[in-house]
Amino acid sequence: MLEIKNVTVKFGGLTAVKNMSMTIEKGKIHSLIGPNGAGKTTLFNVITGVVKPVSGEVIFQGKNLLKVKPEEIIYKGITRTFQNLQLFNFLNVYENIYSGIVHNFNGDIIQLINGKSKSFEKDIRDKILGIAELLGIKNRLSSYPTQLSYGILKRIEIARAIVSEPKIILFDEPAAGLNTEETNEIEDIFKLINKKREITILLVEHDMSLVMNISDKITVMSFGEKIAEGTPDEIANNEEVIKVYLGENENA
Ligand SMILES: Nc1ncnc2c1ncn2[C@@H]1O[C@H](COP(=O)(O)OP(=O)(O)OP(=O)(O)O)[C@@H](O)[C@H]1O
Repeated sequence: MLEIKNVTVKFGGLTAVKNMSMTIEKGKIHSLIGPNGAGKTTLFNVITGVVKPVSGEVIFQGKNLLKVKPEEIIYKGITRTFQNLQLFNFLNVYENIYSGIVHNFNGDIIQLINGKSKSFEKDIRDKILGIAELLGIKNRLSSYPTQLSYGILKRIEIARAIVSEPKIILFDEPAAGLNTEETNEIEDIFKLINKKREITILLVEHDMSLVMNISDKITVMSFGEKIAEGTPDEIANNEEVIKVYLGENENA
């Protein structure tokens, strides 16, 4: 579904990603892990067109994504979340989720503002209510972000990401800042959206128990390069991976 082929990214003299290749299969949950500075976020930025590689290709459903402008990536069925929450504090939860969907509107924007596109509005409302129900935030739709806990805000961000019905979502450290209970909830939500909405997931995450519980496949990066790839069991027993993570702990 999404193929990264021999991608190299340089920032001045620093090679942040080196000859990196990986394939994300349709319908799977694929995690990308590695120590700080390994190049994971840079690879996300390449997929979403924000960072241009010096060489390599990114192919999504047979098309070269590197030719697509970053603001048009969403039309291809790819959305992402960021390490820091990017919700609008002046919009309520319903409106925040809504903000993820307007991109898909093909009609006349003036018609939309005038409320003439009633069936479109109803479809959107039904969609938002369905997603809010799925993610357990239906009773929060009229609240504002500043009134809600961090765990709930994370769910709203996921709701906004899935409302445009993407084919794949890139999650950048979704469990960062969450407690164990909230992380477990996120785990359940990922399983739900992966199975019920058939959304493929690419996950960058430092929480190893989440990664091990949820992933069909794991790719490990270190210093910009892929050092291992396989199932959670294979990765947990891979000597090079263990070495990299032990080294990281020793340096911490
Ligand atoms: N815009 C940039 N300009 C210069 N260097 C950058 C830029 N973005 C990232 N880097 C460098 O590229 C390397 C890879 O960074 P990246 O953020 O992709 O790592 P990461 O694996 O996502 O790390 P983390 O887990 O800490 O988020 C690091 O050495 C980082 O300092």
